[in-house]
Amino acid sequence: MYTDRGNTTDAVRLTAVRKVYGKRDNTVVALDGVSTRFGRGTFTAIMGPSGSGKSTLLQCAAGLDHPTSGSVLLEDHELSDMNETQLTKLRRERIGFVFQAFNLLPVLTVRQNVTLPLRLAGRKPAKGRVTDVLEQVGLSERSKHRPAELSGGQQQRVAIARALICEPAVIFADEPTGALDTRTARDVLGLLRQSVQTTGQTIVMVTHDPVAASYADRVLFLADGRLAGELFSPTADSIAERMTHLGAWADDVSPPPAATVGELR
Ligand SMILES: Nc1ncnc2c1ncn2[C@@H]1O[C@H](COP(=O)(O)OP(=O)(O)OP(=O)(O)O)[C@@H](O)[C@H]1O
Repeated sequence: MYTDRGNTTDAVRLTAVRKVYGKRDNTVVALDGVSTRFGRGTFTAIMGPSGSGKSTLLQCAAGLDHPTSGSVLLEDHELSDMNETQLTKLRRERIGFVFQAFNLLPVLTVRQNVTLPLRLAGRKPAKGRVTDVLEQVGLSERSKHRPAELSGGQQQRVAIARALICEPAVIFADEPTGALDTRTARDVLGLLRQSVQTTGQTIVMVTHDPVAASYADRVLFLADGRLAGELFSPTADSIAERMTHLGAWADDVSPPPAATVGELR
């Protein structure tokens, strides 16, 4: 297990990260020299137009993809120095993932799904830890249920519990509320926010939704693979306005009517 967490205040630090896909005259610069840091115990949302590099940033920061150049430091681990085996181990032990599709195993119970990452890492949960995490996400009564017996919001709570169980350095969330209705999404976002406030969890979340992003402490905007500004203590309205200036609203994502943005929270 990686126990040396160093004394840096950053959970993740990216320096001059560049990612180029393709070869020769058929290349796409997905990230063009991105430097930023995600402090411990902070909640950051990443926003930007379609194709601006949000998912690529998340994948590179999480060691799921290799930057073409630049550095990604997760706690004290320089990801570019690590081979696949080391990266897999690091991801299992120090990173939690929450995706739009909940990715739960249907044959396993809630409790078994939550403890799966620990078992894959050959570890046993500390006494009471699973119960605590299930309580944290409000699913104590459902531990023996299978995913198909749960609502979408409850399934995402299981995925969050599974991400929290290892007390990861960071949880990367990619559109975690994309498949949920407004009310359920708000509950799930509140839960993520609460884990930052009460346990000092670090969260980095990609989203298209200004309301979702307003639950974060900071919103990082990307455009054409570069940082295009940030907002601290954001509101849904201030985020929507910034996105409009970035020309972020592609055909598939319409801006929320300004009047309704505030009401959704
Ligand atoms: N595997 C790949 N091969 C080639 N190009 C890629 C690959 N993955 C992403 N890209 C390109 O890199 C750029 C950034 O893509 P990325 O998926 O990171 O954007 P995004 O901001 O997450 O977009 P969206 O909001 O639409 O999901 C895009 O131009 C995309 O087409």
